[in-house]
Amino acid sequence: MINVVWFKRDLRIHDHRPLFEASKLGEVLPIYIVEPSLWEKEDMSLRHYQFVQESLEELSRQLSDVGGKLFVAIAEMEDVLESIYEALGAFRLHAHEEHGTSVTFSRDKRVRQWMKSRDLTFLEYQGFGVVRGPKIKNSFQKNWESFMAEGFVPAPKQLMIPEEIPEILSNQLEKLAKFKIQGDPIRFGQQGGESQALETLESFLENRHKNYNSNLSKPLQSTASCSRLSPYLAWGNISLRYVVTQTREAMEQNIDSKKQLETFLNKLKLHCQLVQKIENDPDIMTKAINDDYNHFRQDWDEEAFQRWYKGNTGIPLVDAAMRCLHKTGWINYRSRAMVVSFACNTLLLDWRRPAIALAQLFLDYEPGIHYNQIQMQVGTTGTQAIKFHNPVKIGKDEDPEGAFVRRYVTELANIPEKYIHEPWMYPGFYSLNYATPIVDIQKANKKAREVLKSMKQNIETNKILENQTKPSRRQEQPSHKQKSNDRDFEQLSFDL
Ligand SMILES: Cc1cc2nc3c(=O)[nH]c(=O)nc-3n(C[C@H](O)[C@H](O)[C@H](O)COP(=O)(O)OP(=O)(O)OC[C@H]3O[C@@H](n4cnc5c(N)ncnc54)[C@H](O)[C@@H]3O)c2cc1C
Repeated sequence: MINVVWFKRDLRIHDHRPLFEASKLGEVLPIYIVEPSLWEKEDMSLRHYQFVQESLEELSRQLSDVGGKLFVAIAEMEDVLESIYEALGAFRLHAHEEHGTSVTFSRDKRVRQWMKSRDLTFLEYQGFGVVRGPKIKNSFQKNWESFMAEGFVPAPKQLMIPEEIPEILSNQLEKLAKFKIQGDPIRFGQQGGESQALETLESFLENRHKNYNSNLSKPLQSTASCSRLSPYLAWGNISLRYVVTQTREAMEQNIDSKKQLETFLNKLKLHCQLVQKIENDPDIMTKAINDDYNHFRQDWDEEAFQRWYKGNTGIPLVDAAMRCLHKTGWINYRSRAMVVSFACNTLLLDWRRPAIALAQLFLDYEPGIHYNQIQMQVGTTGTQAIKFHNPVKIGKDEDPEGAFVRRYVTELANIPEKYIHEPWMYPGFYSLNYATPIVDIQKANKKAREVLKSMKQNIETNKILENQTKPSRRQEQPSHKQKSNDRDFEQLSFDL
């Protein structure tokens, strides 16, 4: 029986259990499917597609080296399965579990159903320190460690492909270029592919990690001292388990690196922790983690959004971060937190559109991390404090000479150091041709803090009232009048 290996966000041949297991069972048909129903969604963009195409080119070469071939199609997965079934008869399907948004979650459900209805086996393998089903009951730490302890599987030594290939599939990767997708190409981003991922890990563990902790928040220095593994982990060019194992080995060999690499290992764990959350609740792309906060901040100001998005707010560090992101697809953690807080807390924009805009721009877009991190910044988890940042202060602390700002906000390239983070104080400001600041940060943060605090209090009060007025099962349903009073209160509480 043919073994179909379905590559998704796991574009590598090492530590790829579906490929390894399939290779032991007989003929293997490796496929990657560009599903329009996924790629046409608002969170996906051309830079993601570029990265995937680069990764596929290498994957295809690697499979050829061991006698295999990669086949691709632009189609919906069920149509591909149907064609394989018609051409080759019964087959097994092997894939990694995917932990994405509700879109991939329901696609996987449909695929499972399709396979089951034809009595075909679909083998799904764990790919991260994230679990599905009954294992969720164990502690996260226990699951994570036991997955890491399993050790990684090698790349298959030899593959046999079926003689007949269904018409829907092709091994001409260039055909994928005809699929049109939103967004602009990037020239200065990281390149996709397993060998790039391995080189990036190697250079990090050998040398680049040495100032990992001290440079973590510095916008320019962190570009080299952070691992820069995020796009490779997000698109699966490298397995997280392999990264963890290699890091632990490096820590044993070099005791001086222990502190730096321990922080790094904690981040890898956090990666899985946040992805586990989307596995348990795939709707967090559009819904607040805490339902009560679904309507928190409903205001919209298109002009403010556009100025933020284009890096034209007149606040140098925010603009530099957004322009760097457009150009390279990456900014560090602190800058991500700052741009989200600026848009959603300082400017009080609803978080959903900035979240989608950033998803398109981040080359390493990983839904589980992305929406959790955004909701943590904007307070819709209901448990975290809303985080306000002052980009002028961060600039003075983390980019004191303004090297990062000067690189991306060229209007400020020659401004004296003293004014780099507050150019509006510079006597020659109007000759710079740079935007006037969209807000006075301190005043805007103060006002926003009051507005959000009062919204939060209203939500809490509503909740208490709702609980008090909620009938117990034995009580009668509330009268029509009582229901409408509750609604009036809700209306009033948001009418700020
Ligand atoms: C609003 C916001 C959105 C974010 N969206 C994403 C996203 O879509 N994809 C993404 O990979 N990271 C995201 N992050 C987390 C973090 O900023 C990036 O992982 C990190 O900057 C990537 O660079 P690196 O690989 O050099 O990280 P390193 O510091 O070298 O960390 C190594 C790896 O650990 C993981 N990691 C690091 N920081 C975090 C974190 N705070 N939470 C969870 N995992 C982490 C990543 O897989 C990263 O590649 C987001 C953070 C914020 C505040």
